Amino acid sequence: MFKINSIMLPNTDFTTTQSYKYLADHYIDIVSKSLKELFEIDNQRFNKFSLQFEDILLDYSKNRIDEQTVALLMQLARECSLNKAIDAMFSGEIINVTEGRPVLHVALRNRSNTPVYVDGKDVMPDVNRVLDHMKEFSEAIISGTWKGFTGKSITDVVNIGIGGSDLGPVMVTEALKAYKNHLNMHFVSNVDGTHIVETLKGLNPETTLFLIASKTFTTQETMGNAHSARDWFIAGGGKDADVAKHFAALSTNSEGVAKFGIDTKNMFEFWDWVGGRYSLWSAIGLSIALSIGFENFAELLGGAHAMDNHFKNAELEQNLPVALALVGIWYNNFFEAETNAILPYDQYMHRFAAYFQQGDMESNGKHVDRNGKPIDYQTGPIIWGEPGTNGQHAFYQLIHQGTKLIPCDFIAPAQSHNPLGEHHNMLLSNFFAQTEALMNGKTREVVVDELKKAGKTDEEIEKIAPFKEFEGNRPTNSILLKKITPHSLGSLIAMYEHKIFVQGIIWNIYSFDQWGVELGKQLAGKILPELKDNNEVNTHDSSTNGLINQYKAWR
Ligand SMILES: O=P(O)(O)OC[C@H]1O[C@@H](O)[C@@H](O)[C@@H](O)[C@@H]1O
Repeated sequence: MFKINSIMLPNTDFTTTQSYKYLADHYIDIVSKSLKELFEIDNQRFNKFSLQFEDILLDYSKNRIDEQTVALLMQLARECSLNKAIDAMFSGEIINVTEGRPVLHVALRNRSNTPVYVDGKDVMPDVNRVLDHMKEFSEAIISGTWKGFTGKSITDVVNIGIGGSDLGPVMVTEALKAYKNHLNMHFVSNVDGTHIVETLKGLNPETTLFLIASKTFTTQETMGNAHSARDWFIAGGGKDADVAKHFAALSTNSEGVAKFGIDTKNMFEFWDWVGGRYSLWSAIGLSIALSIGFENFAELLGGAHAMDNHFKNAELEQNLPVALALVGIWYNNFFEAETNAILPYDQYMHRFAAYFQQGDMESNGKHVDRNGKPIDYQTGPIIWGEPGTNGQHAFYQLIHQGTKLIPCDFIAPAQSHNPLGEHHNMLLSNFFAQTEALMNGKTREVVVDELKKAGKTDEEIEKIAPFKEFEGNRPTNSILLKKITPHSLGSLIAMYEHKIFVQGIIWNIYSFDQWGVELGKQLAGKILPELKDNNEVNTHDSSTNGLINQYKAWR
């Protein structure tokens, strides 16, 4: 059990710090200046407010900050003992206090193999053993030496998992599709029967491999889908004894796996010190290794490890995750921005925002501090986004001219995996243009001038001009990568993971539990038996009773 007031992590109410008070005063100064003015005052902003790590450039100069803002935010991080917290995570202290666990996804990608101790035991030999097993298994499947129950090689892989056991593998296999081999990858997450039925249409049980991905091996959706997959396999000619050739489990729960009937030889283990939303680096990444080959999976781990070292060792001022986190805090807690859009200008990255919806919102969507006390400041932002340029033709209107401040992260690779005529220049011209337009806007003067040139009368101009004006002053981060490779993607994901960590430390919350997902699960468990018959239900409130009874009448 956890000890409340545990001293594993610093415990500072950041709103009581000196730097917070200075920041609150400084905010009044900054808010009176536009981004455009800030760039006019200081022509060195790009040099001052951009950082490069390997092939990743983070330009955070188009934010409503100046040198003093950054200095104060760094002071805030120091007053909240960020360095101590980083050390606590990397050294395996029990920083997930409410679940009594260390947080060691960094050990899964610790390619330097320096020992990492949990309860006095180095976890690296176990980590490497599972990686070796993943290598051997993925190579056998990819090469076709692994045969199904009728002697045929595997052609299709279906990962069954949800949340952290789905989003990471989906996002990465999509982002790295350019590295894909011949295996057809499928992902089933939703308990809605449609998902598995549609996925299995056209698949052949003789050549299909199922990966049952679940940290706990108890999640209702995943277990439901896993049983239906097994039924489909048996109905398709497989015998119980053949299950071993077509089902593998990725889990921390060996008992649950054995009970389901999966040969524990086909179990890829991980440990309770890996959070679900941080688990793509673990056995949960087996679908990634199958899709792009183990060597590329290892590259992904290597990229994350490089970012881990940067995060651990670089000065706060030079630290990419720290910069991203602090700028986010500036908007969240001083500008009262409620959301943060993640906008990848790369079609392969189309699930990146969805992935970090879980990563960020499940981690930092918390309302009590590390003492268990309700907090009176804002914590995690709402994360959302879609790839550019599609978003531009959908929701950017609100970002440009709406009433809400939406800090945006623009992400783009300089090199495309699919160079095609002018396509990449067109894509990137939009990336650059959007951040520039969001910053500078368009003044009334410019609008009037354009309308005059178009031959409009003064009366017409007066009527239409207000609608065509853009305030600007909308902040953005630009993250430019040389290319999306397994290595650079690993670094990019790790950068965002550590950003989330830093923010959680400053907000004085526990970022690695997720009690908020439990209540709905519990209630669904109670309601499910009530749906078995057609008797009228009256045990709930009138709305829930009414809905359940109508459902029973209509089904
Ligand atoms: O991997 P399993 O255990 O099936 O959990 C899947 C998901 O379940 C949710 O309720 C959350 O707890 C997530 O953090 C988790 O990723």
